[in-house]
Amino acid sequence: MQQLAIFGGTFDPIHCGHLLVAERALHQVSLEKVIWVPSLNPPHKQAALFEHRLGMLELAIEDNPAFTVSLVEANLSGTSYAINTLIDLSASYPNTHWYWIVGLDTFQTLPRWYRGHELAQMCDWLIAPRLLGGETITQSKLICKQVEQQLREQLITIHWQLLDIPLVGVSSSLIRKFCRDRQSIRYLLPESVRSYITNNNLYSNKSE
Ligand SMILES: Nc1ncnc2c1ncn2[C@@H]1O[C@H](COP(=O)(O)OP(=O)(O)OP(=O)(O)O)[C@@H](O)[C@H]1O
Ligand SMILES: O=C(O)c1ccc[n+]([C@@H]2O[C@H](COP(=O)([O-])O)[C@@H](O)[C@H]2O)c1
Repeated sequence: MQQLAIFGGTFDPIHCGHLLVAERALHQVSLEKVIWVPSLNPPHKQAALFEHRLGMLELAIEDNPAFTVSLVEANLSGTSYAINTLIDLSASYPNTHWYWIVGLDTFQTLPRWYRGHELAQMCDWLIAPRLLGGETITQSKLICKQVEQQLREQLITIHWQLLDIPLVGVSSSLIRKFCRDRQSIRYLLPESVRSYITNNNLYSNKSE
């Protein structure tokens, strides 16, 4: 049975934090592939045009043969719910053990996702610790255990592991802010993505 991971996100824009997380996941659990799934209509965010987010994602991963992009959420109408994504991808990739890659901040919200209790048991969770509120790795583990316990109280058992990565404080919102403030975003994301942002004049509008 092959092992695949889904990495869903808004990717507005993709940055080095995302790439590092996916690369570590690939090696930590011997995945055949990481399937990047850009959300068309994220349930909880406003985002730049899908075509731009997709264009940047494709540029960022083009040199890694183990990374691929799926347009599954672009082909589903309405809000992009993770459970529909997994069901759809399972039909295209039978005989697969599924993992879902997620940052700690997003994982904390899993019990409230649409049909989250069902989804929680349909795949294993690879959680990227994330420097948001100054968490250490030990605190990240505790937060994951709290989510696990919350679900267990509703008779849901989940399988998860923390990804062994250095904490990276880069976020898409930080990059958008730097663009608005006309600050350099070099080294926060691949150079090809930086050029794409400049050439398409993305994120520079103060009202964005
Ligand atoms: N630096 C990071 N370290 C660990 N996980 C991350 C990091 N950046 C993003 N993620 C995770 O990647 C997934 C997709 O993230 P997303 O595309 O929303 O980027 P973001 O940087 O969180 O965006 P924004 O700042 O706009 O909220 C989420 O599960 C998020 O938690
Ligand atoms: O399905 C849901 O209800 C749901 C709610 C919040 C987040 N998600 C998923 O979490 C992933 C990261 O989302 P985001 O918007 O933080 O980039 C992405 O794949 C979303 O589909 C999914």
